[in-house]
Amino acid sequence: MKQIKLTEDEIEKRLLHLPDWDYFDNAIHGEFEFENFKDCFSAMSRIAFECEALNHHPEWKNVYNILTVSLTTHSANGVTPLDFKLAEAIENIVEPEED
Ligand SMILES: C[C@H](O)[C@H](O)[C@H]1CNC2=NC(N)=NC(=O)C2=N1
Repeated sequence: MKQIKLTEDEIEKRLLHLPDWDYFDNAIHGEFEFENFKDCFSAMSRIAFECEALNHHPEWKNVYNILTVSLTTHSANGVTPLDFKLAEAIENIVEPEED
């Protein structure tokens, strides 16, 4: 489905629900810290399946227990609702809700 680039106001509004994420350089960025490399890489594997399911892929970097993720939609040359969908899926993996 064609994704429409969000305005800066729309991005900032959506980011209120995602406190771990920031907007700059035409992308949204999150940084996550884990206990160790194994936990970090395990989360990355789970995120990779979500990316495939959404057909949307991050620019990301891992250094030991730190994962940094940048999301933008190349085809729209900016941030779209699909980036937020993936950011929310990532949140659910790295910070599952307690019940
Ligand atoms: C052909 C395929 O649908 C496209 O290349 C997809 C794949 N993953 C993608 N990922 C991201 N982040 N942006 C895109 O525009 C994009 N396009």
